[in-house]
Amino acid sequence: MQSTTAPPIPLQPATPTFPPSFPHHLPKIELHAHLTGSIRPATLHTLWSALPHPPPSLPDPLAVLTPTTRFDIKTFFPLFSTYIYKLINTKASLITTTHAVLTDFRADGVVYLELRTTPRDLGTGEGKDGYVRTVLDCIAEFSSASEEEQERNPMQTYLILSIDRRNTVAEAMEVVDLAIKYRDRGVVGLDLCGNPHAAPGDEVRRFAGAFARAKEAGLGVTVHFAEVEKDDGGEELRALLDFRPDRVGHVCHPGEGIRQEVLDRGLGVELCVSCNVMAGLTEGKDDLMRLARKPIECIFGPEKERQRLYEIFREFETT
Ligand SMILES: CNc1ncnc2c1ncn2[C@@H]1O[C@H](COP(=O)(O)O)[C@@H](O)[C@H]1O
Repeated sequence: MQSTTAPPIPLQPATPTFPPSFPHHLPKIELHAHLTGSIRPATLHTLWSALPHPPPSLPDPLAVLTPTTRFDIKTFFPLFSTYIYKLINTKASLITTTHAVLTDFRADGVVYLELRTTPRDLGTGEGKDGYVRTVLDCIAEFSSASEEEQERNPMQTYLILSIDRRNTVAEAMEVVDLAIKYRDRGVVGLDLCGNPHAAPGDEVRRFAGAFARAKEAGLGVTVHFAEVEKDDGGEELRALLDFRPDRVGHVCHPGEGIRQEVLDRGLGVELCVSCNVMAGLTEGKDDLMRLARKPIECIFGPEKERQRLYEIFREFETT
């Protein structure tokens, strides 16, 4: 018997296929990038190669930071203080690496960047002030450099200054002072970063005054948040929320109550998925995505930037 039903309509592919270069061409907003954490091993290798006699404790970055090297929470943080900072310990190396990082972000299609860094004393006689000024000078120079590049991608870059959890209250206050001092040169916020095991329990509360001062001055506040599980009944996370952050970073192990509070407060969540996996904070299976909201509203920079980004995305959606 002949069938009377119509032949099935061929299905359209569920998702269109994009060329592998597609993500590269997307305009991007980068809100959680540590300056020293964004340097390519090849750039570090160039600095290392220029050392007259690299000590055995300072092996070639290309051998230490291979594409397959895996870190965990114990090995990740010492990488900065005992290794990378030893390669970036002069004004010249800070300039080289900052320029390289900015070049990479621009090449990757980042249209809006909030770069963050922990001010260090490089022994130049200018203290941490000199460090911040050098980074800001690099950003200014980069932003006004090549007209052709500017036309292709006029990446707007702002700076967030980080307090390291190991800092004293006085050191934290110095970072806030620098952030306030250099606001008119593009410092837009304050961050709390560093090894989450460095200050146990509610010890982060010692920074309450520093963050209150930053808020009073109108700076944006972001904190590294719930990167690891802590056995303190949520005490540290509550202390961090008392800083009234605008954004929180990582949010790997908040626990249900705090997770809900992050949602209720409408905080911007910097997910940092690849870093979470690289640093062994999660296996990348968490349902973090539902916490990612309103990234543009949570930008610290000026309102006109927000409007520009909305326009870029509207334009992108209609092409
Ligand atoms: C799980 N990921 C992370 N969690 C917390 N802090 C992190 C981090 N990744 C980097 N840093 C912080 O950023 C500094 C390096 O950049 P800057 O010298 O400031 O530019 C590190 O020393 C660490 O304190």
